[in-house]
Amino acid sequence: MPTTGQPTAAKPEAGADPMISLVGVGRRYPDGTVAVRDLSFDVPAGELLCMVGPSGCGKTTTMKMINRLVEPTSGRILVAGEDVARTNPVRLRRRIGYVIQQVGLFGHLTVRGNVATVPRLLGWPSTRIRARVDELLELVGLDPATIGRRYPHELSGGQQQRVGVARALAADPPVLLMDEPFSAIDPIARARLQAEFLRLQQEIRKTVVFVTHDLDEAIRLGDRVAVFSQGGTLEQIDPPARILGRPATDFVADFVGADRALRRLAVTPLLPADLEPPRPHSAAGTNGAGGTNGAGGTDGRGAVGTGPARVRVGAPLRQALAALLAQDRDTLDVYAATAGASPSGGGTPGGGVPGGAVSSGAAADEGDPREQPIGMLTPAGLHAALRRSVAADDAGGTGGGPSVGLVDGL
Ligand SMILES: Nc1ncnc2c1ncn2[C@@H]1O[C@H](COP(=O)(O)OP(=O)(O)OP(=O)(O)O)[C@@H](O)[C@H]1O
Repeated sequence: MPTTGQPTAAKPEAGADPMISLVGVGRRYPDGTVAVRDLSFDVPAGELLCMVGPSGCGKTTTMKMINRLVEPTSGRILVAGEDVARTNPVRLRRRIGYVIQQVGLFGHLTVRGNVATVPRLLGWPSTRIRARVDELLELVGLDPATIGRRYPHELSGGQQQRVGVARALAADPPVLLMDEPFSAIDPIARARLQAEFLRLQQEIRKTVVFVTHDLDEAIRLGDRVAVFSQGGTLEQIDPPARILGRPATDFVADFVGADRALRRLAVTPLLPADLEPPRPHSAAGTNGAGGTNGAGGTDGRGAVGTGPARVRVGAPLRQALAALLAQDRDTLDVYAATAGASPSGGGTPGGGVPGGAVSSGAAADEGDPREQPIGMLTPAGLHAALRRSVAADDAGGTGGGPSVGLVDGL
């Protein structure tokens, strides 16, 4: 995948200056509606923050105050340390990419023309614009030669959304605001877009504020999730595992719902300690077919090269459960996180955002046929893993990272 011509930023460091700061921000509309009241939070550089909450709770208003599409009636907003109220709005918006649900592509311009809009406004030379457009279209998974020539009405909803992302990134802004960007897309294309966006974010590490109605989307994508209630009240801002494991208020507990234990499956990684030793047969094979059943050490569905993706240490428990259910046996071979690790980030020690662990990138991970599992997961092991994650939350922690070490503990 091509680069964006910028170094890949490291994960945000604790204590580093935030890229975005809201300090006591409020917004009262002229008709008296208080959309946001006394809101304060920081977004460190490189973080993907998802804002989630019921309709009308002030998410969009909050987002639009960051790029001055809506002016706060109280408080201050800083972007890269600069008070946005004192920044020329046009200059400000060049530093803040903006992606919305209805995309807002220009219908009379081709895909290339749309992506080139801001670089043209900035007066870039045409060779630089051409190179940048090629780079961005490839980055979002669109072929510049074919798709680049089309007009927006000749694209699927998912493709339009990708063009919207490419256009927002054109001038390489450090900040990206995304307002329900995938909500008009059907669920399958949406899951793919989410996975692709996570991979893209791992590469470009923008500071992203992402508004969504969908808690599962927030949990999947967010380094942290901000849960809002009416009046722009920030109920909790924490990593996804903590939102699910330790809701800070009754509102959050209600919002994440009674099935939060199930949602935890998506944010709890499989650890070596959850595994039994490898099955003797599956570990013993040396002929590439492994095991004695001639089916790659699995039940035949897991045959190397043709079967489902391998489950690796670090994968979310949800992926392990799905793999367990998809086969006839009641144990699952699990592979090391390192060799041929999934591009999802879930198998990458210290890498990736929490949500990255659920990237569907694992689908391509069929691995080396000679690779042997390092252990096996049983239903009891899966159960114990879930209980471990809940117990880790119950033991406390200070609200910093995910209590189950999604990022750091692998
Ligand atoms: N221009 C406006 N004039 C008056 N009230 C407004 C205006 N825009 C938004 N509001 C009100 O402010 C509150 C917050 O709206 P906002 O759009 O920020 O919420 P939201 O959480 O993004 O909602 P949704 O999820 O439905 O998009 C709502 O009560 C809304 O009706």
